[in-house]
Amino acid sequence: MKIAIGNDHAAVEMKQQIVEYLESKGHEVINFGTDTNERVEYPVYGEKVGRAVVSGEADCGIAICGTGVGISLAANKVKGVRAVVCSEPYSAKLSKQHNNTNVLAFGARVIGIELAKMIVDEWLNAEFEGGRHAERVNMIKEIEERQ
Ligand SMILES: O=C(CO)[C@H](O)[C@H](O)[C@H](O)COP(=O)(O)O
Repeated sequence: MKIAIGNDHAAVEMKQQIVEYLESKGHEVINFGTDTNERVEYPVYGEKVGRAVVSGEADCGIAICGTGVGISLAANKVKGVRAVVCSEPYSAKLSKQHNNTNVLAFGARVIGIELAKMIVDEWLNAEFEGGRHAERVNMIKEIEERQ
């Protein structure tokens, strides 16, 4: 898969480890930064990841900040993004199966790298189940259309 990834200063090291992990599994990664410890603003990177996914440049996105909250909120402001912030694998898997999430976020100051890898695996390996869940996801899209 082609995966867009972005992060703020709180998540540089974790991002690098996740990029290596994804590439070791054969994925292509588009890295939107940041790649230094200089303080930056997480909305910039959440938006970059979101736009890459919605435009089709990437199949899906991963966004990491201190908590995963701010960067997921920013990504979710891009029309067509369904970003989830996860601290455990169960919600990550179900967010794909039921909610068809297209951006996964987590917090580098919340979870460790091994748990982050587990969350990434569960999310990437899960498939949207459609059916009644598609109707609900369509209702979310309709809310977006009414803005
Ligand atoms: O967690 C975050 C946003 O939800 C960010 O990563 C920031 O780390 C957080 O806002 C704290 O900011 P700081 O400039 O690192 O103190």
